[in-house]
Amino acid sequence: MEEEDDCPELVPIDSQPGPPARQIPVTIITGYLGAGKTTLLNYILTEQHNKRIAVILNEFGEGSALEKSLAVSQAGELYEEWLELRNGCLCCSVKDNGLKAIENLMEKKGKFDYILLETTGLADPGAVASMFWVDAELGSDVYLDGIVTVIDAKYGLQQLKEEKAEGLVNEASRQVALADLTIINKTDLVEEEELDQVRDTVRSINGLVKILETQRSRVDLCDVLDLHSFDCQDGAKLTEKLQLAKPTRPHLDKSILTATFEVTGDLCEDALNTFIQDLLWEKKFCNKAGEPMSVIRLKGIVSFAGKAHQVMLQGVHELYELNETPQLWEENPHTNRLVFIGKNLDKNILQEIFISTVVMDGVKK
Ligand SMILES: Nc1nc2c(ncn2[C@@H]2O[C@H](COP(=O)(O)OP(=O)(O)OP(=O)(O)O)[C@@H](O)[C@H]2O)c(=O)[nH]1
Ligand SMILES: [Zn+2]
Repeated sequence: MEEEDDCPELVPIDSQPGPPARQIPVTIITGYLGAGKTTLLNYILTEQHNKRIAVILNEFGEGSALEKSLAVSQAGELYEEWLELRNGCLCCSVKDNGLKAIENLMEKKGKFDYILLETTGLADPGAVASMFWVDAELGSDVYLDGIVTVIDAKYGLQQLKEEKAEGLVNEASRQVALADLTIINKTDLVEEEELDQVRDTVRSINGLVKILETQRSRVDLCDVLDLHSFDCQDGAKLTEKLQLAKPTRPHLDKSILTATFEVTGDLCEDALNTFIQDLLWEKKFCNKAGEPMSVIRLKGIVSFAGKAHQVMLQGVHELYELNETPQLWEENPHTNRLVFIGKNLDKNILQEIFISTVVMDGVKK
């Protein structure tokens, strides 16, 4: 049906009682300039046939236009929504308008099954991700499923090692730190040895992330979609994953790395909140060189005194969440497992603070 879209349509609220509306997964596709993000999106769109996938291409950031369009293609057709960018910043725009645009589009065009969002090569996916995360909690139609980072096999290494001014993390490393899945693309352009180096560097940053290697971003769709990286329904799966997480050693001085530890015992919930806030927000903890630890991604399974269920800890950017999982504790004593990805992390110092301030019967009380 062709009609004028100028006038906002009033859509009646469905007042029928019934099960809550199904939330639609959003996968954020990030990666440095030219790594193969759009190639991946196009591949997914042509490959799959039984999902209605909406693709949001963000060509934000370039130019100073106050209005940018949000192109959504679905089943080969392209739809556009106009976004007003108040300050030209993707994060703020997504927060203010992006989700609304998606919801408007769904009202007009019907529900999608899946949303893929490509960020620009220089975007900080953490900011974008946390918007979707927060909104999902506020009863939005969508939820964050995972963050996929595409890496250029040929130039990725150089991008990951690019030095930034003091205190800044380079964008490529941040994108890897945040990823639930990384795709090392353009393997046709490198020798095995070069590929090994890229893989090792990715692993040195993020000890949790799954790594795929591709040409033309050709992936198995089930490896990319429905990762459920932020759900608390899957506590058992996360525990398994955390157990496999490897602490990493930075390839470069000052680069991002993964720190992980296990501590047995029950935790004090208030103390854990204080610990996380001191770490994420106040940046109170420093490494041996006196540099403040800075966490980009955080995951854990923890035990609170008096709670039979395992509690999942998730953190992205400056947000974090503690959610009870359906999983009951079986072993005794309970093992808290924590994984931190970030800069200037010192595992021993973190663990010591954790034990002495968060564990109920901390050995160092
Ligand atoms: N040789 C080779 N080229 C590839 C491969 N995958 C993608 N390309 C090419 O790399 C270029 C960049 O790919 P895009 O998919 O546009 O990359 P992008 O990450 O979306 O780029 P931006 O949106 O500009 O940041 C295109 O010319 C692709 O055809 C690959 O596996 N091998
Ligand atoms: Zn692109």
